[in-house]
Amino acid sequence: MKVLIADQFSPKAIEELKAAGLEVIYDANLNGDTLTACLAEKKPAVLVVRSTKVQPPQIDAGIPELKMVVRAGSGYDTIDTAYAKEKGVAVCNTPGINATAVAELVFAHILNADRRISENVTLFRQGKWNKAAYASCPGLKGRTLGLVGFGNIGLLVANRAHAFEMEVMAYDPVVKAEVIEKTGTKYVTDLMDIAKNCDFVSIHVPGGNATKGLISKEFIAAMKDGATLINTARATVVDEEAMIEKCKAGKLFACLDVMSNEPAVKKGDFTHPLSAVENIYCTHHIGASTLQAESAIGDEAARVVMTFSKSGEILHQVNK
Ligand SMILES: NC(=O)c1ccc[n+]([C@@H]2O[C@H](COP(=O)([O-])OP(=O)(O)OC[C@H]3O[C@@H](n4cnc5c(N)ncnc54)[C@H](O)[C@@H]3O)[C@@H](O)[C@H]2O)c1
Ligand SMILES: O=C(O)[C@H](O)COP(=O)(O)O
Repeated sequence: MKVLIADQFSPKAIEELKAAGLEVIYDANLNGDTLTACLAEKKPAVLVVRSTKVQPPQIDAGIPELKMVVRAGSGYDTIDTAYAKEKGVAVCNTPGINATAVAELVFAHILNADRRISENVTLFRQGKWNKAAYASCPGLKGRTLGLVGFGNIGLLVANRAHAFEMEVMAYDPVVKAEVIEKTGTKYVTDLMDIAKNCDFVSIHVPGGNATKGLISKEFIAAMKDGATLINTARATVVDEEAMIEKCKAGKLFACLDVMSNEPAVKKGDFTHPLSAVENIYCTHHIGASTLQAESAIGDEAARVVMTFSKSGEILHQVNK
């Protein structure tokens, strides 16, 4: 069976796939038209991707040989799952496997926002010393973190926040109140309670139409002055314009691992409007990018592919 891997992927997992007798084609730089051309030429049975988009042109180029797309990660809003289903292509992900890496990044952002570490470092590099300017950072103990979404990542962020002795509240209409409360987290049924009461708000819902604009203009307006919004989920969840305006007014800090018009290049120069806004701190969509997560994701994605190749069983299908 032929497997095309079109994104950066664990070398160990590639070896596992080869050892299982699969023909592996690995090109981490495929994207858009180059991915379409490669699918048309190689005709793999399985395509493995990370955030690389898989849309009708790619699916059409792969069928009828293409039977499965494995999203080596959690969010699959970059894949046209409905179209894939229509064409008989299963889409699978690796749920929960990169959650620890994302929860750790959330805390890197929270600590950075509270203690202004990146500004400190930049000034120091410029030969500027300003201890006084950073004397009044509030600290985390006793402050309130609101979680929008309490799935795999939300839970791990809550656990870490409790270790920092923060108050935590969560909004997730699917997860039962007792599951949330058992972790020492306050369960709220009104999303606006998160906006009004939290010093930090961290978003952990999937992307896609169902959550588009969930963190609305009204939500952002209701947030406390000086609060911090952390988005490691998807840009579509947040009203970006309202967020930028409040940041520009000096009333909000935004820590973003995801943004609209994420640079299309896999590596290289880019221009992005958010890079000019002072109170916005962006990372390069690195939530899942630890060696630990990449290795675990590789193992799980390889398990999905090998199970399919051995028995035809489809694990973690998201477009049944
Ligand atoms: N930055 C990164 O590198 C990175 C890495 C992993 C995941 N992610 C993103 O984070 C998202 C969440 O990941 P996860 O592993 O925790 O997913 P998950 O499926 O385990 O949890 C998502 C939770 O969101 C809840 N939810 C859905 N709609 C909601 C709504 N309208 N309001 C409140 N809660 C809602 C669900 O009930 C579920 O509990 C992914 O879908 C992905 O988009 C980003
Ligand atoms: O949903 C996910 O798993 C993340 O957004 C990670 O994306 P990546 O695999 O491109 O790093």
